[in-house]
Amino acid sequence: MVIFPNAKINIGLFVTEKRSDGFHNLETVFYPIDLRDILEITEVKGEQGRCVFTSTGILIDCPPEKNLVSKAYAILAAEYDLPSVDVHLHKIIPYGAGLGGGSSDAAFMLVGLNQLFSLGLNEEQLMGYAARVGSDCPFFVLNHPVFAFGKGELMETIDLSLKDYHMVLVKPNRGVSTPEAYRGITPRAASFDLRELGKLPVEQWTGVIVNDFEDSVVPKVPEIEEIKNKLRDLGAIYVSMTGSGSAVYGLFHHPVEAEKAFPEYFVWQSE
Ligand SMILES: C[C@](O)(CO)[C@H](O)COP(=O)(O)OP(=O)(O)OC[C@H]1O[C@@H](n2ccc(N)nc2=O)[C@H](O)[C@@H]1O
Ligand SMILES: Nc1ncnc2c1ncn2[C@@H]1O[C@H](COP(=O)(O)OP(=O)(O)OP(=O)(O)O)[C@@H](O)[C@H]1O
Repeated sequence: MVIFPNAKINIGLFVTEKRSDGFHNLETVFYPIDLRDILEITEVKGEQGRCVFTSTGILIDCPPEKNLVSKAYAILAAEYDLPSVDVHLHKIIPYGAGLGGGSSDAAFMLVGLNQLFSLGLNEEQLMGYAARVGSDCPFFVLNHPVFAFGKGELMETIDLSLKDYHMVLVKPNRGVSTPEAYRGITPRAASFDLRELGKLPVEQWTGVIVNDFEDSVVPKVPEIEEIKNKLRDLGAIYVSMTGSGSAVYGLFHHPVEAEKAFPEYFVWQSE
């Protein structure tokens, strides 16, 4: 089975409260984008409960058994008699980027195993297992635009489409670790109800739809501000960092020559 886990961007991100469990409550919109990894799951016949993980592409800085894909397998294998699998991930989505790539790999692994081995799990059950992998993970089971709150695991579907816009994503060479980014945050109340995002024209998002991580992350990765300025110079009508960074996206009315503008960085553009 070959599947293609996609990335997400956050549109607006308010970190509203530090919780007693050490996590933070947030309000954000998750929007899926068509930047994808490649994940191949192969059943090893006659064996049970073992997942051998290999990867190519972007080098992942953790051992195979710590990979979120292995974690997803282990969570299901603890409750179901799963045949052993060989899993190969071709990593294309940058990490330390705020793009949720690892969470997506894990969510697709859960969904893939459910299908491959006919486990009969419904969406709600899959999201429950995904929440044990990480806060961003349940979103990728749904994978359509949502308003997310709580740790990011509670979601309401929203009506929002960016198909009329061209998106450019740029990731500086330096990444940002999620726990480190949360350590720099001073929680505050949300200044806009992101459930209503679809009703606000993109042309009016600047200054209203903000990412609370930018204040603390940009001073550590000044390239982010340079990229934002350059995207604006290229004609972007809205620019923002996604998640806890360090990737930045811009929305345009027309395609632009982004690879030429950012030869030193990872660049992806929508079709
Ligand atoms: C920044 C976002 O990408 C926004 O969508 C997410 O909040 C991050 O979600 P994630 O990468 O799935 O994060 P997890 O793997 O669940 O948590 C990593 C670490 O980030 C911090 N963390 C994460 C989510 C959250 N709501 N509050 C937190 O404080 C915690 O220190 C946690 O130990
Ligand atoms: N399949 C995977 N893909 C990417 N990173 C993984 C994977 N599995 C485990 N990891 C670990 O997770 C770390 C990335 O987590 P981090 O939350 O900082 O990145 P992110 O992709 O930007 O996520 P988010 O959008 O949730 O902030 C990597 O440094 C790596 O050690």
